[in-house]
Amino acid sequence: MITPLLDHSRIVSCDPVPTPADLRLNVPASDAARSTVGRARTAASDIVAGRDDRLLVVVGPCSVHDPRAAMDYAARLAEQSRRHRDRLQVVMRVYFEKPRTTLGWKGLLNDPHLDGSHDIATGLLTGRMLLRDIAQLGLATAGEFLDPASSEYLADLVGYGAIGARTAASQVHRQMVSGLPMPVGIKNSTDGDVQVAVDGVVSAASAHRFLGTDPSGRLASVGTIGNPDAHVILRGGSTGPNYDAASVADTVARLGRAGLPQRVVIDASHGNSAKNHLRQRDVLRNIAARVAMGEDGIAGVMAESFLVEGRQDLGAGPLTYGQSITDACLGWDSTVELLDVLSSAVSARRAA
Ligand SMILES: O=C[C@H](O)[C@H](O)COP(=O)(O)O
Ligand SMILES: C=C(OP(=O)(O)O)C(=O)O
Repeated sequence: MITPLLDHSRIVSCDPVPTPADLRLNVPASDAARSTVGRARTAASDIVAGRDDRLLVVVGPCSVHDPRAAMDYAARLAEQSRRHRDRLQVVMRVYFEKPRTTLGWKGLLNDPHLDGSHDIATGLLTGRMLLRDIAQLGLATAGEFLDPASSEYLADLVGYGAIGARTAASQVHRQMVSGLPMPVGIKNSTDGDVQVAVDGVVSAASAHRFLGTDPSGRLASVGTIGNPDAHVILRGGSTGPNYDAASVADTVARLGRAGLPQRVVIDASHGNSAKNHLRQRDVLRNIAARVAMGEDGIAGVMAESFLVEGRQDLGAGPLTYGQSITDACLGWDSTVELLDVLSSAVSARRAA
């Protein structure tokens, strides 16, 4: 008689990948990369806490699918970052993991060859090398932490982290943030609920103990001390945008009632631009004007930008170099212009 398998009947493959420790040994963080990451973390922490009056600017592609184009963008952004360093702390979005509403390409870690071959081992290697190479340019990177299993491979090279709108309520993600070594923004949910992000910050700021992995990839009982630099990112939602002064004031009041620092980062994209990438320009100009007028509570902004404006569909023919295959992005020229606007806003606030 054949006994049916009761546990693995729906798993068709289970291929080994290198452990986090193996990958870190293979692609070590250089001194230059480590120093970029460390300085950016301190700066982001100081800005979010109000100890540094610069604006945190997290900008870059919605997702990275072509490491060469990402390096090209990084070289240009590193130059802009140096130009504005007295007024802005610029961090590049280097997003490798995409949380999909239903289905779609899940990012470079999951499918680096963009063809459904899901070569995760190569995705991890490519991702780690890219984070190291960008940090070596003196530019820090930001990433969304989506799969807790991947954080051990990359977190040492990341300057700023985000928890996305689709996982802000997840205890697993809040626990992970409580042990991450960088400032992490937690987004409001896709339906616009901000309280879920405030609750996420409360949870992430606390110590936890949970089932996780150690650097060798073994399951372990992990204990954390809490992340004091966790904060809210306002990204708008299906009910409308929330980048306006009233929404910021409401969020800041919620943070105050929870005993948390009363500062937020505002994402100009997603629900705040109704997924129209060009609206990010209006959102960022509006925020810059308010920063210039001295509005409290805005620690930083996030925007989606790449070399070429707009987006393209994967699988629809040869890809345009430097254009997003997930959400539409601002192009490079608009990005430079908006960095100038944000930088001038900080100068104006100081002068006032
Ligand atoms: O930022 C990227 C997307 O908004 C997010 O991954 C969801 O994408 P989807 O709705 O196209 O799946
Ligand atoms: C997925 C993202 O955003 P959100 O979680 O706000 O949809 C993102 O910033 O890439």
